[in-house]
Amino acid sequence: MANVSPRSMKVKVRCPGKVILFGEHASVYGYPSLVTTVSAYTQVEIEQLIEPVIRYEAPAFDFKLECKVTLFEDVTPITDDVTERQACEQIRHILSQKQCLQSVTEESWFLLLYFYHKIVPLSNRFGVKVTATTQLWPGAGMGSSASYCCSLALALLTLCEGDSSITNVNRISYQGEKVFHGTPSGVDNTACSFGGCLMYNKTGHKDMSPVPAKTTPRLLVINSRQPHNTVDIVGQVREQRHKLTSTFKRIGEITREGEERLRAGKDISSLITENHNLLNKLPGVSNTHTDRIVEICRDYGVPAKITGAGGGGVVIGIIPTDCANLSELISSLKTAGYQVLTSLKTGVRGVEIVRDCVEAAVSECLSENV
Ligand SMILES: Nc1ncnc2c1ncn2[C@@H]1O[C@H](COP(=O)(O)OP(=O)(O)OP(=O)(O)O)[C@@H](O)[C@H]1O
Ligand SMILES: C[C@@](O)(CCO)CC(=O)[O-]
Repeated sequence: MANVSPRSMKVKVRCPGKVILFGEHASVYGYPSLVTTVSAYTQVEIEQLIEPVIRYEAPAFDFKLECKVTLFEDVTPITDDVTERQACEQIRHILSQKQCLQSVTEESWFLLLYFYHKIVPLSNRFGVKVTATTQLWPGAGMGSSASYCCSLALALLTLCEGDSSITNVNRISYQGEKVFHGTPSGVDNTACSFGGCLMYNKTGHKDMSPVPAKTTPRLLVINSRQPHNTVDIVGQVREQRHKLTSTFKRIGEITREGEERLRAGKDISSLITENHNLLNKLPGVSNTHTDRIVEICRDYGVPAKITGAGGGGVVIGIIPTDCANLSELISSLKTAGYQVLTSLKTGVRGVEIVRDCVEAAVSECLSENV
């Protein structure tokens, strides 16, 4: 990955979202999950400013915020886990005093300030203008927060010549995901960082391995339009985790079987259905909307499951190769009030620089579109 001098001014990064094919929730307790990136992107553009301010625009969330870089003058420099926690508390305190941290979307503002403080060297606190846009439905299970964390981390690291390796971007993004999700397994940031289709196991010896699927399933992605709160749902499941051991275990087995089938180019339909039925046993994960979507899909012979935390959010359907009445299915889903995406590519590359403004670095940074 090419680096760019701090005088260079502008970096644009994009990062795909993800859908979990198998294994959500069980992944929090050390079981594997099988995840793929999808071709809907978050884009973050960071421009260096002469003015010593951090200016933030997120049109998707309809807000603009600004503060002076001197805001951080008394914040502890981050050198380890302890100072990381201290610095986060101090930034939160400063923002709460200034009444800047009022709503859930302003967590994005906190995250920007936290990453700025973590990544930009104390000796070179330049001003920045950050613009974040997204094609992903936020709070829907498509990894919008992870994709935002990865984009921001890569853009800031690139602008100030930090370690912009994907491993480091992933590590930093995981810290960011903790801001949004409390105790995430790390599957979302790992998928968004490395891209492709992969098996993830947070306690595994090797926590991530690419799955070169022989035939990647064709996905229908349906938004129930019921935004969920990942932290709440993971919390509800956690409260009852002791009663759910056998469910998690079976989800883990299905995930491994799903991996084998994908590698061999075999059909995963029955496993998708079984995984959904198991997710239905977890508290708060299904609701009338997700149930209805799965039912409509099944009426048309399309196996479907909740993906991500559930409690609303998105459902994925696996479109069979011989699906004759796909357009009727899409109409039924839309008539029932849901949004549908049919042409997302899966297994696309992870976070990457789209374009930057430094001539010398352009040839190294430009990436072909997926
Ligand atoms: N492009 C963006 N610009 C600013 N903030 C963003 C952007 N994308 C995501 N976010 C932040 O991420 C939050 C969404 O995170 P949330 O965990 O609710 O959803 P998700 O990541 O889509 O869900 P899941 O983890 O189940 O996939 C938003 O509230 C916002 O703070
Ligand atoms: C619900 C969950 O399993 C997936 C969120 O995309 C939580 C996690 O693994 O961190």
